[in-house]
Amino acid sequence: MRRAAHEGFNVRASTSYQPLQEKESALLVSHMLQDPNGWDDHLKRSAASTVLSAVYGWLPIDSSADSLVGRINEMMHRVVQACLPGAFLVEIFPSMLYLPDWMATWKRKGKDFFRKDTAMFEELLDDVRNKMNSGSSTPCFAATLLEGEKKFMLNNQEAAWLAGTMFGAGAETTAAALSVFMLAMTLYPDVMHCAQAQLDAVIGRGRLPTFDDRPNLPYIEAMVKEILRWRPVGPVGLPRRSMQDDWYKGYFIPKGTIVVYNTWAMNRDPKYFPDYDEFRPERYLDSSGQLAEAISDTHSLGHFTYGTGRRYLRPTFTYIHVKGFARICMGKDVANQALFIDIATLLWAVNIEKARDKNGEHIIPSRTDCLDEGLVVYVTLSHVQRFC
Ligand code: HEM
Repeated sequence: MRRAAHEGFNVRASTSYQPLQEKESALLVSHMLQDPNGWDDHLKRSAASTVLSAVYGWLPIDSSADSLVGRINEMMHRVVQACLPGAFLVEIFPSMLYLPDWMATWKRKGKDFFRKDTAMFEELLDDVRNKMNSGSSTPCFAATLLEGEKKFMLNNQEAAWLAGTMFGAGAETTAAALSVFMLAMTLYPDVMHCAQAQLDAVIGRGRLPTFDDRPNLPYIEAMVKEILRWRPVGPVGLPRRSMQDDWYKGYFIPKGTIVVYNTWAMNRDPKYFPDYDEFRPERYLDSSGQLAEAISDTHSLGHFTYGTGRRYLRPTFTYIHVKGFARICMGKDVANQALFIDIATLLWAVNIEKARDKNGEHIIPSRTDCLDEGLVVYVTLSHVQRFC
């Protein structure tokens, strides 16, 4: 599965999604201008639509309330709730695994969800297969999976789940990161003006930003990193199980312990980020304004919001010999691309300001205006934003 996912979403393959990401960013700006107060819905629609196109080759969808998006989001919501440490007693009392179904509601529910979700994902994959057979399919991750059925050694159900999981993992997280961008722009207008000055100098007013501009827009690249570092959309990592007995700073960690890495704290380590609470993209730039060498030990990303990486050697983390797939997001290159082009296009087109109250005074958004949706944290500011 990892190999298949890597093939569809590695750094080189990710560039094939750039044309659709450019189109989606223009559509996002157009929706924002038509209906500024609905900014939150536009971000969700745009992220869902981009990932659906990348995974299933769909045309842009109209609304974040599209019934399929709703169904997949509902499924992901269940998954993230289940991932929260301590969500089920069986984590604490593993012997409960052996209870028969009729005594364990969680087992019955799990099986029922699995049946329904499998039917939904298989239907989506069949749709791509039918299009391929009739010669009307567009390049997408599901098509790559079907073309490489033998190479990847996945059965139909596994391929269907892999594609469906890609959507679930990518849509909500990207939309949430964009909501953090909105919060940052209202709190740090100077950063917005700096980014806009670079956009004006590099692009001017005659055309929209494209991916070709990426090497010339280091400030926007730095903003993407800072958005992910400053308010990680997943403040805690996915739970893992230690595979051997270990010691860490005098604490014994027995084999089989569930370990959760603290993304929030790691992104705010004062050793690397002395003014960690400030939103300051400049921390990722060198004195000539170019992207600086990676901040020490953050596996070149500059934060841990995509996970910790396989070869992570920072002292605070060496004890984690974990069982699981990756320790890094498989879609990080597609996500970084989406954030880059959406932020560049939005800031090229609009100013983002605090709304004003009845007396014309700015309403100051709280730094903690957030909504916890399981493992993913959204910023919720719908009443305090406006564009001009
Ligand atoms: C801002 C956006 C995103 C964030 C913050 C994010 C974050 C993460 C994190 C923290 C993990 C868990 C890493 C670990 O500890 O194992 C993960 C895994 C994953 N992500 Fe993302 N993600 C984002 C976007 C995406 C996108 C756009 C896709 C695909 C289109 C995607 C696909 C995946 C997949 C498939 C995994 C599971 C990897 C594995 O276990 O092998 N993500 N992501």
